[in-house]
Amino acid sequence: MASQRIARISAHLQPPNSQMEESCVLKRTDCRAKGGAPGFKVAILGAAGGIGQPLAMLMKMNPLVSVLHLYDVVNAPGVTADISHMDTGAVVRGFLGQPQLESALTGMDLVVIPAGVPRKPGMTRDDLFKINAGIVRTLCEGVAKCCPNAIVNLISNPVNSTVPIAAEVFKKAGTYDPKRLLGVTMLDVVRANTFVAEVLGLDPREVDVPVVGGHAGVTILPLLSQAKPPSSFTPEETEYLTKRIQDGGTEVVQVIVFWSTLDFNTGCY
Ligand SMILES: NC(=O)C1=CN([C@@H]2O[C@H](COP(=O)(O)OP(=O)(O)OC[C@H]3O[C@@H](n4cnc5c(N)ncnc54)[C@H](O)[C@@H]3O)[C@@H](O)[C@H]2O)C=CC1
Ligand SMILES: O=C([O-])CC(=O)C(=O)O
Repeated sequence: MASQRIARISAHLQPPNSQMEESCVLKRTDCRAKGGAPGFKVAILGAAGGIGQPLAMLMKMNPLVSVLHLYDVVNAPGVTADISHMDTGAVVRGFLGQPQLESALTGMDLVVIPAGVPRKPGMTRDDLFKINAGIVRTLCEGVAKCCPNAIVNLISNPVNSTVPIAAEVFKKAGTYDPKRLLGVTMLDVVRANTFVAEVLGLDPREVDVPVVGGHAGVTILPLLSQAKPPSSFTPEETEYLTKRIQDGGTEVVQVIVFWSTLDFNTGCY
């Protein structure tokens, strides 16, 4: 018992990467908090980025999550150490680089993927396809192999293309289930609620605007006629709202050069 306690204390005195799975001196099985509690096991791939970090924080705050795996090709140790200090239940483990991808994914119930490059001013989401398609394909091959029943949430852009890429990977592996593969477009709903609330002079929390379709330009279809509370809009308001909702991402990208991270909102939703 005493030696286990000393081992636990000495584990806290290790260098900052002590939360990393490979380098942890204390075996997970010796820890009291070993993730045995019921709850969802969640992996974030691209956890050190502008979306990944706030998302990791929110997952660590979520009482439904018992295990949180943070994977990235850079900076995973620092983010993992930081998030793991939060005094909430989920056990946090970090994974750095391709050789640790399979460990990051094994046993996961939910895999959220914000890995890849974001766009810069002047770029469309499609301009990211060449780089992000390959990243998403490799990560989804890992999912098919290590946690084929996991729900997969794709954030990496262009979502309209990365979701079909993931579907093809899963079909090839024989693990495809359309109910378990989702592109994250919640930001379009958030923007629709905010902008409609502004026009109507309401609190955004009272507004609910369904948005269907994809996650780029004209493929984003806000259903203003179905908004709650039921509301009517002039043709000018409809045109303004539709365009602002469809161009919301571009609005952020054009000014984000002054800030180091992109769309904190996506991490939050
Ligand atoms: N669906 C949506 O609503 C939104 C989607 N996005 C998209 O999310 C993606 C990420 O955006 P940010 O976090 O702002 O970018 P970022 O550059 O801040 O972070 C991306 C992270 O992915 C990591 N990464 C790169 N290659 C990887 C690989 N092979 N495996 C694992 N991790 C890898 C990077 O090291 C970095 O930490 C972009 O494609 C962006 O367009 C961004 C905002 C909203
Ligand atoms: O527009 C971008 O590049 C990021 C994104 O998907 C959004 O903010 O909706």
